[in-house]
Parts: sequence; C-alpha cells; structure tokens
Amino acid sequence: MSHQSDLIGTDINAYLKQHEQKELLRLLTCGSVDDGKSTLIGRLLHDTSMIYEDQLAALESDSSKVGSTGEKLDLSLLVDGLQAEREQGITIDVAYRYFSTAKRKFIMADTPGHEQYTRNMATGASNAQLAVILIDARHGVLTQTKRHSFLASLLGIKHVVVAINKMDLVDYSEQRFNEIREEYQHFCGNLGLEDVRFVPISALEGDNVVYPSENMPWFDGKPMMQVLETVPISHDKDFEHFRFPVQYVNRPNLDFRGFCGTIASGVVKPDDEVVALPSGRSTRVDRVVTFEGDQDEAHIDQAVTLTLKDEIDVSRGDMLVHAGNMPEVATAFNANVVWMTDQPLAPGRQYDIKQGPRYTSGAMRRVHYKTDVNTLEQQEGSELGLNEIGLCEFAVSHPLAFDPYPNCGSTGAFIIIDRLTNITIGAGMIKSTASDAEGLMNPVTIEEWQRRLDQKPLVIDCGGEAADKLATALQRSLFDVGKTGVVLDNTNTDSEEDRGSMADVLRSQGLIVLTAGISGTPADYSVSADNDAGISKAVQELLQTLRREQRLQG
Ligand SMILES: Nc1nc2c(ncn2[C@@H]2O[C@H](COP(=O)(O)OP(=O)(O)OP(=O)(O)O)[C@@H](O)[C@H]2O)c(=O)[nH]1
Repeated sequence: MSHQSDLIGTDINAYLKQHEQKELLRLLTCGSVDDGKSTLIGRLLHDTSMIYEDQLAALESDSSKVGSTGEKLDLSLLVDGLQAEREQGITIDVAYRYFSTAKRKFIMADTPGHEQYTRNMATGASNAQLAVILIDARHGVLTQTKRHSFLASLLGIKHVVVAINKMDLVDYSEQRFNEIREEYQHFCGNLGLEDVRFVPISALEGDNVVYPSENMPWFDGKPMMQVLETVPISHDKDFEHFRFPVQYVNRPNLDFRGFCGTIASGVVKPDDEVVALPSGRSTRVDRVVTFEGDQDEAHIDQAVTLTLKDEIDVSRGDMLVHAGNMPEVATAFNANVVWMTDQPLAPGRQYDIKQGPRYTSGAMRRVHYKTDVNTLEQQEGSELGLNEIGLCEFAVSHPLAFDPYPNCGSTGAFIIIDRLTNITIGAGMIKSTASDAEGLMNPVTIEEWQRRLDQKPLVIDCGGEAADKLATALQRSLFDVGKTGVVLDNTNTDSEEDRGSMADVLRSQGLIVLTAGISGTPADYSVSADNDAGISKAVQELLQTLRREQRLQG
C-alpha cells in the first residue's frame, strides 16, 4: 500500500492501539446508475492512498484496456465486484468497504440504487450514521434522489452529504450547484433530516473529494473526505436512557449469575436501581464486569456482564433499564416496515419477530398506509409487496420493551423472519405503541386469550397522569404471570355507559379489564401513577395485593 503510518514499521503495538481508538463512522453511498458512485469510491480510496501497489498496476492496465475514461485511470474499475454480479444477474447484496485515514475508521456500505434494490439499501443503511447521496450535476434531483433521501430519513440516518458530481461537465458552475442545492432543500424540508451538507465534486478529476478544488474557488466548504472525517457523531449517542437487552445469562457456578449483553444506550454504574422488563421487577446493579475487570461505569456500545443485588428472574431477551426511565412495553405497536420478499406481508399471517436478542411471534394487523418511495405519497393498502414500505400495526405474543426508533435505533428496530425458511423477510422500525384492546378482534391472538380464560374476572381502574402507560405496564406484567388483560381507554367507546357495559362483557368472559383514566366503570381495584417511577411501584403493589388475595397465583 502506498501510504501507511510510520508506526507500523517502528512500533506495531502503538499503531494497533492508535487504530483501535480511532472513531468509527459507518456510511452508506447511494446514487442512480452512472451518477459516478464507483468512480467516487475509487477516487476516495486512491487519493487517501488506500490502494495497494499491485491493485494500482492492475487498475492502470485495465483502464487502458476496458476503461471508459480515455487516458485517465478508470477508478470505477476498482469497485467493479458489484457490477460483475449485476451483469451476471445474480443476487445483488450490500458490499462493505473498510478503510481508514489518520483521523477515523470507515465502514462504507455500497448499495445498488435502483428501486428493485430498496431492500438492499435498507439493509446497508440499517446502522449507517451518514449517507452520501450522489447527484449528477447535469441531471439534478431525480426520483431516485428522493427515494434515497426518504429511506435515509426513515432509517434514522442523522447526517447526509449531498455530493453533486460531474461538476467538470457543467463548467464547475456555481449557479448550477446553487440550483441543485435549492431544489434538494425544497423537497427534503419535509423529511426531517437533521444535518444536510452539500459538496460540489468531480469524482473523475478529483475535485473536492479528498483535496480542495482549484476549479471551484467559489466553494468555501470542506472537501468530502474532510466532512467524513469531522462530522460530529459522538453527540448522536444517547448517554441518558439506559437500555440493556440481555443476550446471555452466564452462570458458570453457584456463586455467579451475570447478565451479558451490549449496552444499547445510556450509562450504568454499580448500585444503580434497575427494572427488568417485561416483568417489572426491580433491584440494584451489584457489579459491572468486563474482560478487563470490574468497572465503575459502562456506557453505550460496550459489551459487559452485569450482576444484580437480588436474585430476580431475568432471562435472555429481557431488558434491564433504570427505574424511573422506562421504555414503552407493549404487545401491540405501529411500525414502519420495509418488505423484502415476494410473498406479501398480509394481515393475520404468523411470523417470528426478533428485536435484539428477543424472539417472539406475531402478526401484522393492518396497514395504516403505504408510502410510494418515489413520490412519498401515502396510499391505502391491505398488504405490503416486495420492496414496499408502509406503516403497519403489529401484535406480538410476548410483550416487547422498546423505544420509538428515532429515539433508540437498537431497541426500536426489529426483523421479521419466515417461520419455515428462517430467512429475514422484513425490517421494522417501531413508531409507537398501539392499543392492545384491539387484539380482542385479532384472530391471531384470540386462541392465546381463550387459553388464558381461567383467571378470576376483575376490573382495574388505572388513574393518574400516566394512566395509559400504567394500564399497559400492568397488562404486560399480568401477561408475564400467565394472565391476559384488556385495556379499555378513551378511544374504545364513546360513552361512559358503553364503557361500563363493555367492561362487563369482557369481565364476564374472564378477562382482566384495565381502564385507563376513564370514569364510569365499576372497578374492583383502583391504582394511580403520575410518572415512570410511580408506574413501576403501582404495578408491584397491585400484583402483591392480587397475590395476597389469591386472585393471582404465582
Ligand atoms: N466527466 C465526469 N465523468 C464522471 C465523473 N464521475 C464518473 N464519471 C463517469 O460516469 C460514468 C459512470 O461512472 P460510474 O462510477 O461507473 O458510475 P456508477 O454510479 O458507479 O454507475 P453504476 O455502477 O452503473 O451504478 C463513467 O464513465 C465515469 O467515468 C465525473 O466527475 N466527471
């Protein structure tokens, strides 16, 4: 390789340490056919001297034989693996390229741009922090540009670099650059992209890719590589909301029981009060154990083992969170779904759902709307076909603890798996909790409910500021001990009288009815909470009361 740190020759350990500590940026490149994506990637690798000497020699020889750039190096030939696949018509996947500069490490996902590869782009984008959206300066903003930008916003990518390429073919015109920038800003206004930067480049000539362009003195921004090296990504991390999905319970002997996983967000310290979800049981952290020994603190992205002060029941897939800082917990939710297989996502069909280490089964209840990826218009529909995207409502058989996807990508995302083939057929991003009460009408869960109609009937009135959340938390805890609850909230019925009679009907069927902040329902129990900490306490107290009165076994 032409360039490398001098440290490699003198102190390899110091070099490795330095490399390990560099910040990692995951990025995605998207562009339409012939926008110059391959040339840009080749140019980035070439100008940062990330090409080995023998690769360079092969590139020179290939360029003279099959290149499309005359005398010049055809840098697009460097990344032709993907193109070769395409010519042969075999499955196009996401190609990942790894490179580094003195400042950062990069993992670049290179995805094909055509609409039929929407699912590939979703895969490549799923953990990207930045998207490079390529525009051909001659053509301006195209349908594909809009589709790529929509997907980037849907998948929660916070930083977008709009690279306006082939500036050499428009005489490096400032006016053309400004036109395209305004056009893009006009349509992306609705997408909620937080950080959008524009760079005029020529991938072929190397203008503003790694080095500032002498041909565009009017541009006072940074060349693309400098943007990639300096975009502030550490602020994107959430150190506030502690979420620890348990990946494995480590019990090497009778004296040690640790919960292993990677911290999805937030910070944890010994003695922190934590709640295990979905059970709602609370305790304190005893130790934060790592390969390097016990730590005083661990934070997002670190793989750790936590031990707890009390022997509470926590299994793989459960989540530990701080008391007073709870995620949503629900068996029904609304999520944006990208569908990735030929057989459509249809209501009522059973799928496996995997959210982090948690597996459950579930079904889609209804499509709220589908989004046309080209026009961004919302359309009606009852199913999602291959490469379609829509907001759908799901019901799952085990309560999931999650945050809305824009708040926490790790806990708000899930994949949908075909039960027979075990293949991932969809990707979902949770938007909000959906009403569990509607599950009563759902053919998928009715059997489950009938199986559980053995409990003594009761109605619990959940009041206070956090009535809805309290009802949902209680429902989840009841479900966990093998009972089924139904939440009646304001939206289910219009009048108090209707609510009263609906509660009676449900009760007569043996279901536990939870009413959230509504009056007029004769209740057996009344619980109240105003905040997350109150909810956890109220749930515990009610469960204890029900157990004491032998209305709830176990
Ligand atoms: N003049 C000029 N030509 C460019 C520039 N960037 C790329 N090209 C040319 O545009 C053509 C397409 O470039 P590629 O890099 O293969 O484009 P791509 O987007 O990767 O295309 P696909 O792989 O087909 O999706 C090639 O002939 C490139 O040499 C540029 O900045 N200026």
